[in-house]
Amino acid sequence: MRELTVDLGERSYHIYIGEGLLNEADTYFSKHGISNKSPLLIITDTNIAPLHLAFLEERLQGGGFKAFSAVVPSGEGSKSLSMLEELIAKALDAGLDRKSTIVALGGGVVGDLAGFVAASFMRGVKFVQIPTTILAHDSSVGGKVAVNHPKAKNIIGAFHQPEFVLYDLNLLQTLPPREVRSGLSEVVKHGLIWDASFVQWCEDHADRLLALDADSLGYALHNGCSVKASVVSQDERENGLRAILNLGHTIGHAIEAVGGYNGLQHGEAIAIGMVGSAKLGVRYGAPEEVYTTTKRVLAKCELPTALPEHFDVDAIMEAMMHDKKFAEGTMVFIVPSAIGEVEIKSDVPVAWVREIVEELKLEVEQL
Ligand SMILES: NC(=O)c1ccc[n+]([C@@H]2O[C@H](COP(=O)([O-])OP(=O)(O)OC[C@H]3O[C@@H](n4cnc5c(N)ncnc54)[C@H](O)[C@@H]3O)[C@@H](O)[C@H]2O)c1
Ligand SMILES: O=C(O)C(=O)C[C@@H](O)[C@H](O)[C@H](O)COP(=O)(O)O
Ligand SMILES: [Zn+2]
Repeated sequence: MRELTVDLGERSYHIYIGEGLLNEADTYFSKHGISNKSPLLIITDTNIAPLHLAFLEERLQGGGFKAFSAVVPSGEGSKSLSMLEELIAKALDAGLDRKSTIVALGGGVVGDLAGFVAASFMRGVKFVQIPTTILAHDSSVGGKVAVNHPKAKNIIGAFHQPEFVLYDLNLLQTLPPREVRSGLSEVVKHGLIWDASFVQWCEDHADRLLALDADSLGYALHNGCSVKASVVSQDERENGLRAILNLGHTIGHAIEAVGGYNGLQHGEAIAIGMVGSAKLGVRYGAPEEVYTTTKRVLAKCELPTALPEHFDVDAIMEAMMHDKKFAEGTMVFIVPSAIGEVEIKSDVPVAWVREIVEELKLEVEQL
């Protein structure tokens, strides 16, 4: 079992990563002071529920917790205000009170949605993250919780840290191959922003990661979570440094919004966005290797590296103007200067960004 701490003073918490941790879910809940007097609500989705929900319910109920559950349709569409309202109704029906806990059993969609329920129900109740995707090594740590608006990703949200993160690697074994690939995108991102040797490791171990080899996964998720925890510990509310976690997201989020949140998966859109950021880096003077390595490693993880033909450049540019980093009339981008190093650049010329989005449509998928 691997353990990490997100160091945030009184909001500090642990991340536990290992095989079979769900077997002891009740012990972790007790250890972390989750109430067994007030009901708790597990939120999950329609794909995960038949695979893993009953086991978690049994463990918690067996340990004396009053566990209720709510199952939302799988997919990004569930990160909506209307779903938030439905879940608040479920929480009220189940009798949750201010000492209750919301539990996210799922990937980033469930985590972001359940986290926002926890942040807003009765102005904030406790929250536990039980990630079930590779991508959720990113979403379960750091406390960003949100739902989408049709015009912009994650635009209605809060910062609400979990009590702890319980990452049972066995749950990942049921992931469909596309979700394995999508999750690797944010793993590679953590290397690209922080640690060149980890990017090399990802390239060398891509085959094993794609095959869900438990040792490789444990190492990758521990490393990714550790980068995330370091950054979040230094800048919880994104006043500066934390923006680097957004590498590839300005373009990526725009791709997701323009696709109506049912086209590319988050990790896929971010992979294309990171190729765009690497191109921008080269324009700012980074070595060509920044672009070639970024593209090659993502391709090794079988991720898309070109923008599909049907995407409209004008629509993507329009969606980008709603990015949270766009403020006071300035376009801010996370730009790589070397592999493992990025800079936060303000006043990025909009014309350059447009040219890069156009180029992304012309990219050849594999190097
Ligand atoms: N809060 C943050 O810091 C943060 C960070 C990164 C991403 N995100 C958000 O995370 C979301 C993407 O997360 P995701 O990629 O995990 O998507 P997801 O939650 O939609 O999960 C992907 C798919 O896999 C299925 N699934 C999940 N776990 C499974 C399992 N163990 N077995 C079988 N199927 C399983 C889901 O039902 C879904 O169909 C986006 O909304 C993104 O904005 C948030
Ligand atoms: O935790 C962060 O900070 C991130 O930027 C992580 C991203 O991978 C994630 O997709 C996040 O939800 C994006 O945040 P946003 O503030 O740009 O919506
Ligand atoms: Zn992301």
